[in-house]
Amino acid sequence: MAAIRVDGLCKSYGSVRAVDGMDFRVERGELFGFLGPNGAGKTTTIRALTGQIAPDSGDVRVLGCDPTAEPIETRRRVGILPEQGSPPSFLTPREYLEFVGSVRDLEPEYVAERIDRWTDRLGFGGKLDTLHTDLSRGQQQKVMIAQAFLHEPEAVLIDEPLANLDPLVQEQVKRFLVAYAADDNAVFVSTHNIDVAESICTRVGIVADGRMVTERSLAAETDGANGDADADADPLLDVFLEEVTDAAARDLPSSARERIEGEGEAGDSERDPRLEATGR
Ligand SMILES: Nc1ncnc2c1ncn2[C@@H]1O[C@H](COP(=O)(O)OP(=O)(O)OP(=O)(O)O)[C@@H](O)[C@H]1O
Repeated sequence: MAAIRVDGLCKSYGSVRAVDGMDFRVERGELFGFLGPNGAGKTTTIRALTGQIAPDSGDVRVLGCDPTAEPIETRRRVGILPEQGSPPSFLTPREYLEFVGSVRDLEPEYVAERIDRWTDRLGFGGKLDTLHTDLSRGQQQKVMIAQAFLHEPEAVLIDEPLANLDPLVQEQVKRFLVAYAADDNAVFVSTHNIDVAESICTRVGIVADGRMVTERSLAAETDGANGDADADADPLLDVFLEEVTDAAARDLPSSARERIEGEGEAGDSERDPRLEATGR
């Protein structure tokens, strides 16, 4: 059974179809990258996976739980790092992590040991008893990472894991995520950062217009004898641009589509117009 399963998920906000027939699965042992441009439906999908919204239709399961019917059980078992989530301003990291431990029915000794381990790993020991309101964004992000992994969940849902972290800590977190997934856990990472996805994910799914437009295994590309990437494989950025542009083109009026195609054929654009979609 897949650790994370999304079948035909649809969700609209009024007349906006945010997610429109999303399908994918994440198995244990996978570090799955969920990539897509702004407004593609990533956050809405994560909200459905964490029980924050009820799907209009479709079926969603995390570790066998239905997040809509069993939101508390889902949040107890799964690790969740929400987009721009921050710990309560009126608590210290120690108080917050102890609170999270008690909500998850963890033994106090176990929680104390886990707090020490995360303090070491992310280097916020000196700040354990400082109110969150007096911590930097990066230090708060470290606390949020610690709470997501406190109970060693078998499935973790993470939105932009490296936001606000300095390069050294980013590297440590990347290595941790790779090792965590390899330890037979399912790690789902939503990110805009194609380079990060390419460097750590075993598989990526590219989302546009509320649906999965392509999935690609990355682990296979480094299976060569000397570990080099497969020379025949398109770089992930190219795949992303192709899929996102195709999805966007489907929504354009036919007059605009003809104009863009005409420009492409005339070859009068020095810059690849698809790059506009990524801001690169
Ligand atoms: N609460 C809401 N009310 C109305 N429309 C919403 C709401 N939340 C999201 N939307 C719309 O749903 C669509 C998908 O949004 P969503 O936040 O899921 O995308 P996303 O892929 O996470 O985007 P980003 O990368 O910018 O965070 C967008 O068109 C967005 O404007």
